[in-house]
Amino acid sequence: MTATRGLEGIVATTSSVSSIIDDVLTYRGYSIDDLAEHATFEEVVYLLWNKKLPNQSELEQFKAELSEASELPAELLEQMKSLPLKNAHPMTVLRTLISMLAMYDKDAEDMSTEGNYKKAIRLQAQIASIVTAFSRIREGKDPVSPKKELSFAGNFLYMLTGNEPDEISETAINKALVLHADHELNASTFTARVCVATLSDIYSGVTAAIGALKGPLHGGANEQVMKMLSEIGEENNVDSYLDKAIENKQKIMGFGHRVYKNGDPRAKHLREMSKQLTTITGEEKWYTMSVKIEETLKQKKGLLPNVDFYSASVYHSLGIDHDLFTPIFAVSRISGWNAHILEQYEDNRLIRPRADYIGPDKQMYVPLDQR
Ligand SMILES: CC(=O)SCCNC(=O)CCNC(=O)[C@H](O)C(C)(C)COP(=O)(O)OP(=O)(O)OC[C@H]1O[C@@H](n2cnc3c(N)ncnc32)[C@H](O)[C@@H]1OP(=O)(O)O
Ligand SMILES: O=C([O-])CC(=O)C(=O)O
Repeated sequence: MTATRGLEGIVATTSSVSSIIDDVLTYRGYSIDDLAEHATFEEVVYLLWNKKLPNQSELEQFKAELSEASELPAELLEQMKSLPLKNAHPMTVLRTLISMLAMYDKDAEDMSTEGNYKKAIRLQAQIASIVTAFSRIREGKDPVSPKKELSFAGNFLYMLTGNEPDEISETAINKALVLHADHELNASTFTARVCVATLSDIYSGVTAAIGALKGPLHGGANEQVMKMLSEIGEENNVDSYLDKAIENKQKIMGFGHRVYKNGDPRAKHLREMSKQLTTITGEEKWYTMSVKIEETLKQKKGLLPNVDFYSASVYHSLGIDHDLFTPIFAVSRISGWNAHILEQYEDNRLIRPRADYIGPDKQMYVPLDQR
């Protein structure tokens, strides 16, 4: 048995949720470029879970279901206030609270298809309520309840800030949510599928996935990108920063990808948004610095930006706290996790690969008092 490091190139399952073929990303066969330009996040979530785009009445009903499910259990909100939120990373808080939600869900152990679909809706709606309520509570503010008439993206910003967003901000968040929704068998989605393939419940699968997304080699990279941009400070410092990083063999956050070798098709949309939003805020430096980093790394290392690179300056321009960048990724990606979890349940088999043992052989047991 020979191991393939990081399972690179290993095809571990079939899936009809999303595909990456020749660097082109599609959700259920629809190109990400079309969806990013035209679709609402709600339409995309419906598509991922129902294998087809909704018609008008299906979409209205779906939005109403999401809206109805968005209220958090009052006890959970109370408990949230007593947690040591100030010292915890928001992804740690999110992982814990999503897990706790199961304790308030009477259907938590219902493994029927209908039961799991219902819980997918609750999770999708409530993850946005958790992230925004958490952000407000740690600032000493009261959580804001969503408004029925607002879109998912609009409500997210409304619940975060307490103000209805302008059209440009709402469109930007909607597009970012669409672009992050699913991505074939990435690390967090694989984690979710491994977890539920034991026939564990959907809350366990999503909780495990949040843990995997948190890492800086995966979703956690977007927060690290902003940290890097802040450290570099201005365009003139880009060359010296990158030269030093390359010399020290340091990984540059937001660059490289296991699957894309000619570039991440989501990055160009986020780059455009970064340009637009930084122009509006008057902080063009985040965009121009990012472009310089992109050009320099392409030339010096052949490295290209991934989805996490320009999303950092996009979220920063929307006034979002940097440690909420990865939780926002989770608010979107939970749609993909749920789609994959439902797909795994549809045709389940335990996921259990092998390890190529490289430890010592034929050890003799020595009693404790003789060691
Ligand atoms: C949503 C997402 O999850 S997108 C990914 C987000 N993560 C990041 O942006 C973190 C930075 N990027 C990385 O660490 C990697 O590119 C990953 C984790 C995304 C992919 O990793 P892998 O497929 O295992 O590639 P691996 O790390 O083996 O890199 C291959 C080569 O490219 C180099 N490389 C890859 N990415 C980078 C990077 N960001 N900075 C510097 N060098 C890099 C590696 O050092 C390695 O070089 P070597 O062959 O000379 O040793
Ligand atoms: O697919 C991956 O390995 C990581 C990624 O880009 C994502 O999850 O969006």
